[in-house]
Amino acid sequence: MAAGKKTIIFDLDGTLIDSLEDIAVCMNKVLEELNLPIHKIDDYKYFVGSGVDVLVENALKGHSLEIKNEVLKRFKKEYDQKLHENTKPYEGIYELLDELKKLDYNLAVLSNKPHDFTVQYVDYLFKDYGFKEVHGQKVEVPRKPHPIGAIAIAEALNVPCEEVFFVGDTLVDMKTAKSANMKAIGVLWGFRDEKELNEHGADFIVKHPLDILEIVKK
Ligand SMILES: O=C(O)COP(=O)(O)O
Repeated sequence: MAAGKKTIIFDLDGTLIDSLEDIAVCMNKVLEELNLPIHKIDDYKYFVGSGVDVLVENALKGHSLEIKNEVLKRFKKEYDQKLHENTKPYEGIYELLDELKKLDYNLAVLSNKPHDFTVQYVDYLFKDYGFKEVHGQKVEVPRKPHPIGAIAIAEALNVPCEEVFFVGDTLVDMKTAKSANMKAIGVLWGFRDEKELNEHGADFIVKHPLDILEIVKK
């Protein structure tokens, strides 16, 4: 495939938006309602990243399928109401997106957050940036780190995978980027550390959103 327009796929939670507190508060509320042990907000940094089912598994550590399903149902309802309470883009994200918009790059989101919530967040916080492809977790599509979602975005935008930058904050994102044959940019303002990102294939590590510009403009 011929070289296409510069393209950047972003992860959502921990990369574009700081959603940890809303996720933790909602899950802890559900756990409390059911008389189950709650967790510290920081613990959720390790519970999030592989989708809502895994979040529930991590928050419960055991328990019957019936309880898991009940927690999942209540969490989704609670989170739907609190979606925008404390969640906001990380410092520097709007400045980065302003620059990328001026450069007319293709922008996309690929998240393991349920698809509806992902679309709602992008519409609410980033509607002016013209994200061309926005995908959350859909039941019929294998979630990250499976590369299918990332590859489908490259195909939809008519860009060779090896030219696409994939930006994320966890091993799940680095693995996704590498198995889709994309360039992996690991960010340090999200939920995990540099060691994890390096160990799972980060080609670049950035400390501030604007550092991404230097990498993608080359
Ligand atoms: O909600 C999750 O588990 C992960 O979401 P993310 O892929 O946007 O980090």
